[in-house]
Amino acid sequence: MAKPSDSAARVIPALDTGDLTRAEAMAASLSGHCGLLKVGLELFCAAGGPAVTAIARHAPVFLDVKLHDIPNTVAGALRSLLPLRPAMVTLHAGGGPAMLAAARTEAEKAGADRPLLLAVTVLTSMDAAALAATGVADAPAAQVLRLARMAVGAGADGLVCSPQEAALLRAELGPGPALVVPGVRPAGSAVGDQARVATPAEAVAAGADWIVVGRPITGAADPAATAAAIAASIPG
Ligand SMILES: O=C(O)c1cc(=O)[nH]c(=O)n1[C@@H]1O[C@H](COP(=O)(O)O)[C@@H](O)[C@H]1O
Repeated sequence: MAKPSDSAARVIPALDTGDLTRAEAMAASLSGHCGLLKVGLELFCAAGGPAVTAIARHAPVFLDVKLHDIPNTVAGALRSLLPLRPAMVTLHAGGGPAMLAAARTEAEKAGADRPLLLAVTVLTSMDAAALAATGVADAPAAQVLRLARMAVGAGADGLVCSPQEAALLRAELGPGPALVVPGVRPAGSAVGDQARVATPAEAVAAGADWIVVGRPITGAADPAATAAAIAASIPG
């Protein structure tokens, strides 16, 4: 899928609810103010493939299932997901190069309109202490860069990272890889469980192609107006 050409197209609202009726209503109101809509684990676990089909009637779907398993199983999962025609699918970079390469081989069977494969690096909810608890003593940025280089080399089309690493990845990897950035908070919004955050304008200035915003939009009194305000806050 082509990179976004205007600010509204950069915005990906995360439809994090287990209620497909509510998700569809939000999708209908948000479709004019976003580039894609994200179906994540909460909605996909509750409603499965029909949720992707329903949301895709409103905007292209970013299917965020964060696949992470042995190569054969991840290839099989993608084979099962491709008929849903998502525009983007996530995998955990930590699954390693063989897993990512198997996913790429499988995705290419869908031809030219295959989904972009996005490798999740270090979750935006993790700070240095949380990363250290997993056995990685490096700072988050160093681990993000290590995983990103490996993932792009193994066939990922892009990366999911926090806004705090976007500039580093752009500088190190160039303009090619898609950078999809959650952990985005408009000024004054509650941070919640996110650890590495920045505003929409800061994320895009740092090199994000797309920004993922969940609760600040879905929890707002007027989600469509909030999404429009987020787009308007992004220069250019
Ligand atoms: O893959 C993702 O989209 C993702 C990766 C990550 O590192 N952090 C992260 O927050 N996300 C997703 O982005 C969304 C962020 O939601 P809010 O924190 O409500 O804006 C959620 O749907 C998360 O599942």
